Amino acid sequence: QTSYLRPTYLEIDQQAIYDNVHHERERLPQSSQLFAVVKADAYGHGLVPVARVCRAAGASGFCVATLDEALVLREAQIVEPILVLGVTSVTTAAIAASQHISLTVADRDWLAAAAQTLAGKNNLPPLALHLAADTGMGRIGFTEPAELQKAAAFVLDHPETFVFEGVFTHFATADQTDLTHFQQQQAKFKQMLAVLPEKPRYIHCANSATSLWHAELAMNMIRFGIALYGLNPSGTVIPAPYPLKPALALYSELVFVKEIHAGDTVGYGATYTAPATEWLGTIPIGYADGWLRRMSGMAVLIEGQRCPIVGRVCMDQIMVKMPAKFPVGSKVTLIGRDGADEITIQEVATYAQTIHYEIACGLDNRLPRHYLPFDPD
Ligand SMILES: Cc1ncc(COP(=O)(O)O)c(CNc2conc2O)c1O
Repeated sequence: QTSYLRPTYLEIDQQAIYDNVHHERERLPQSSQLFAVVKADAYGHGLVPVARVCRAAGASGFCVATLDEALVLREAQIVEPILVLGVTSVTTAAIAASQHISLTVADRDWLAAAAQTLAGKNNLPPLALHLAADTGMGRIGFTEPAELQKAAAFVLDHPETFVFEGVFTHFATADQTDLTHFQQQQAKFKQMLAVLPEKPRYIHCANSATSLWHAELAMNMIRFGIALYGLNPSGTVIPAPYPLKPALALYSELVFVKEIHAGDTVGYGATYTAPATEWLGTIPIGYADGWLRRMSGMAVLIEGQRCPIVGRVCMDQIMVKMPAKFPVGSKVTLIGRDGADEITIQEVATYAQTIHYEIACGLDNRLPRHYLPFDPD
């Protein structure tokens, strides 16, 4: 929603998203498609608007985590292929089939149950399936070539019920400099592909890190997530091979300003005691918005100056120490640039001892999202 009732809001730079996708699209061989990974409300950036920009920039399909997310895209008239990356309940297989949503198969039992559920429903289009190969992520999927082979044979034996649309694996360490585990997974995937009775349309293994630093593994499709939001998959470990444009900023404004004196305390638990006379500002954002309690002590920017959060982060408000009496209504930058300084989501993640994926996905829907326009060149 883009309500303007609240002075605290996310600003999504759609041009940045467009440019990130368009650049990777141009970099990919024509034989490889780019599916935008838009799960978790497009990593907090807004599912439907982001899907539309990615499509305009050359994405030919989408990856989501749940059938619900896929259905939201279909309801928004997104007709392109959608793959649900996680395991979906067999009881919803008919809904997926009816909406031409592709599902992931992680084991044989699911397949047998799905075939049973769909049997006799002749009015349904066949359900498109991607077989998951667990080559070392240790999350979901077939671990042995023979298992994968049998699953593929079963799918191919039921052409009225299933389409063998894809096979994929997911790397656990593509964003690291040590390639040992990555190469083991790559070899295992190759071994598993070799036993397939036939090759499906989509063979895919690349997340953003793989696309950026192992471009030779683009195969038929890449699952492009974090980099489309302009964020480096490795955080700060490996430089990106080309500029990524961060798309997300987070702003608010001062709603209350006061002078406090030596000995005055601030916030729950009275954990901050002013050592001297100071200017204090209160900002309407809190942990219910995803601005975590761990962020106490981290700075926000006001008039280009770093103002540290003092006292505990509340549910809906934070208090910051200011170098001067900035007036009520002053713009506050929590993620983004203000004057000569910038607070990146990476800096926030590092301070909060997590990764930028989690910060972005944790930005609550209570925060209105304002979308800057984009110009499809
Ligand atoms: C199977 C799969 N493919 C592609 C991606 C996209 O990865 P990227 O955003 O690094 O490009 C993810 C992201 N999954 C997760 C990212 O962080 N935690 C996850 O479970 C994924 O789970």
